[in-house]
Amino acid sequence: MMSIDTTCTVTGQKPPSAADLPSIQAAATGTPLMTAASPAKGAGRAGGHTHIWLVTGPAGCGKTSVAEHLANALNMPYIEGDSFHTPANVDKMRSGIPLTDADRWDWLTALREESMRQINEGRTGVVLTCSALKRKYRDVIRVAAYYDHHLLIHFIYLDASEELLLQRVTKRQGHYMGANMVHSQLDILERPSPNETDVITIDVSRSLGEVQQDALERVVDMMGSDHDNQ
Ligand SMILES: Nc1ncnc2c1ncn2[C@@H]1O[C@H](COP(=O)(O)OP(=O)(O)OP(=O)(O)O)[C@@H](O)[C@H]1O
Ligand SMILES: O=C(O)[C@H](O)[C@@H](O)[C@H](O)[C@H](O)CO
Repeated sequence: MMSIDTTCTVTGQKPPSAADLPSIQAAATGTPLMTAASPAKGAGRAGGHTHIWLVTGPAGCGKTSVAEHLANALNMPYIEGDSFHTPANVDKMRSGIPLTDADRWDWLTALREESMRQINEGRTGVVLTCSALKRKYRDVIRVAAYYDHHLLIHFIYLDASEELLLQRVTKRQGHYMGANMVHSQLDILERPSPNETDVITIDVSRSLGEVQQDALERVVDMMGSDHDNQ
């Protein structure tokens, strides 16, 4: 198991700047976002903002699969939330005991701090996975914008039925989170409410390729409109 300070950078390359958006957009949709005749308005960072893209949802919804794809396509560092759980938390989950609020507070704060640390090092954005099952957990991450007014936080909620989650977790090999934990995740899940306007909901009942493509298009669209609004 990885330690609390382990951060997974998928590409190890530089994050994208505003100037990179056209090629990401082209890759995602086949439609260029900007042309040579409409150059980037913000220097370096898209729209002058930095971004945390938080991929959320219960165990087995596809957070890792989607986040890795986004991080690769956007050339952003990928922070795997599961790697930041303490050994005690992992032991609990492996034994089939759901985590409590108290087990999660320090973990959520560590994820927020690691995201901010990487952004403070000059990253345009990071892609983070975190179940973020309750509104108050999402609010812990939202506090990052209080510290940094240029930072935008976006949640990508991967929506799946219990049946689908069970299927996917059962099929998966060698993971501490067993199918016996799925119900407890849904028991406490607070699906994002309409007033959480920083959430994109994605139906993950489709193939992984379709889900990844949809997520990437939505992210690129949002970065594009943020850029255009500057
Ligand atoms: N859209 C999809 N279609 C089919 N299989 C999928 C899809 N998305 C993910 N999977 C598969 O489902 C399993 C769970 O996916 P993944 O590990 O990405 O979920 P997760 O949300 O990160 O899980 P956890 O929170 O438990 O770590 C994996 O075996 C993955 O390959
Ligand atoms: O909040 C939680 O209960 C945990 O984050 C879990 O969701 C697991 O870490 C994750 O699903 C790994 O399988």
